[in-house]
Amino acid sequence: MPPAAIGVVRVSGPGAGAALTALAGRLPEPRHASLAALKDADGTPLDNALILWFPGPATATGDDLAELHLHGGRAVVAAVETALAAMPGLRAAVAGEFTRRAFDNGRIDLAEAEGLADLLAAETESQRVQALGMASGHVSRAVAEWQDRLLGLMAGAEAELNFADEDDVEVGDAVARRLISGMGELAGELGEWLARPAAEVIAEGLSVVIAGPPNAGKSTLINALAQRELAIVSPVAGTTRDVIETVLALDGIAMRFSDTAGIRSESADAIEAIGIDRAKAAVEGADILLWLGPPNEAPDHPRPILIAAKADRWRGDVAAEARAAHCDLVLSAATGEGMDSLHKYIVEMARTLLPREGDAALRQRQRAALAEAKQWLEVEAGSREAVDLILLAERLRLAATALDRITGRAGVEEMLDALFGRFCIGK
Ligand SMILES: Nc1nc2c(ncn2[C@@H]2O[C@H](COP(=O)(O)OP(=O)(O)OP(=O)(O)O)[C@@H](O)[C@H]2O)c(=O)[nH]1
Ligand SMILES: [K+]
Ligand SMILES: [Mg+2]
Repeated sequence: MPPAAIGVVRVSGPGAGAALTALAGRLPEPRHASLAALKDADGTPLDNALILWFPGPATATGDDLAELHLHGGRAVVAAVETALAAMPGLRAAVAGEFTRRAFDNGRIDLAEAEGLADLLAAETESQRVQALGMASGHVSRAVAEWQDRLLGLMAGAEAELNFADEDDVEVGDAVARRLISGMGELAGELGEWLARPAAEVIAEGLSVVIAGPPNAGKSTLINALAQRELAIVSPVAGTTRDVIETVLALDGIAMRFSDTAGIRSESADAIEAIGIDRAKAAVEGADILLWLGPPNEAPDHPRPILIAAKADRWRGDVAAEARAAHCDLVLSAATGEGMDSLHKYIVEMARTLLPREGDAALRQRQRAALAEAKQWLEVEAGSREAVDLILLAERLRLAATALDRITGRAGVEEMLDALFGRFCIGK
């Protein structure tokens, strides 16, 4: 968005060549940057710009594509846009239209487009790596390989159905058994992919909830983590009522940290009671729990980090030291003691929730399609279906259709609108 050092205007479609010629007076050599004095239809100079010409179909969108690298001032970009808009057949792109054209022209598939959308939205290193993997076709290649195997299995079933001697039941059984084992093997692989964490975890951030009794030092801790005065800190028990959230990246992993109301059984007033309910709900939904209370009072949670907080206060107190021995770590947000190990603890736990490096993660939509394919591939051995080649062939076809939805080559209009709406203009 102007003003910027340069403003890139892209023109895509059958009129792109004519538009570039009209502005620059010529079509430059394809794929070579050159300098041109751009003029509007009346010959008024617009800008001295770097121009590029990419003839289709081997372009990002699949169409003819012209790029104008303008000086990035608002008025320069506006004048060039006005000159372009005055040309017949040209109009401004809608959000995501370039990527949509690339999809429609078969330059990228749906999984790659989704990766691209995530890549543009990526704010942390792990989001970038994950999105780049999807944009460059990790998921698409896996799907293509599964489709190949399905096709092989289908061919086996079809051949048997077409050519087998009706009376030769024995051969039919052997073919069916081979099919079922091939289907089961594939279902197992799809299951492994489904067992991985979803891509949304990386995109939206893991939730880390700070909870504990009143005055445990929860708000002081979130302020120390965020390095700003996010939540009110006071010696009054029951200061925090709302859930206070902030997004922080730890070692490139996006996390949503929440400070919550101190949990106690008898609360002073109705508003605090609501706060406590919210705190309990936050704890329940947390990926990681930072518990700042007595370790034996920690709520039931799959991933708690038990913290003995305010260490500078109780150092040397025998009973407190004994309690702290049952915690995972000793911390003082006031002095900074233990903050580094807390950081390490959280990141280590977060990594167990994230895809391993190099593993592609799937978005919810893709997981649903994969789960459906898997379901079609699971046939109970010994069932009536297990010996019916026609039913097995139909299951293979349904599994393939479900996989098609991941790359978006089958009946996907709604999905497309939803996806391409996430892009901004000119992408
Ligand atoms: N000495 C010391 N004091 C601390 C530390 N952390 C918090 N405090 C003090 O403890 C009191 C309560 O801190 P808060 O951060 O408000 O505690 P809280 O758990 O958010 O309290 P509620 O929101 O009321 O549940 C304040 O007076 C803080 O200054 C610490 O590490 N060392
Ligand atoms: K307090
Ligand atoms: Mg608080």
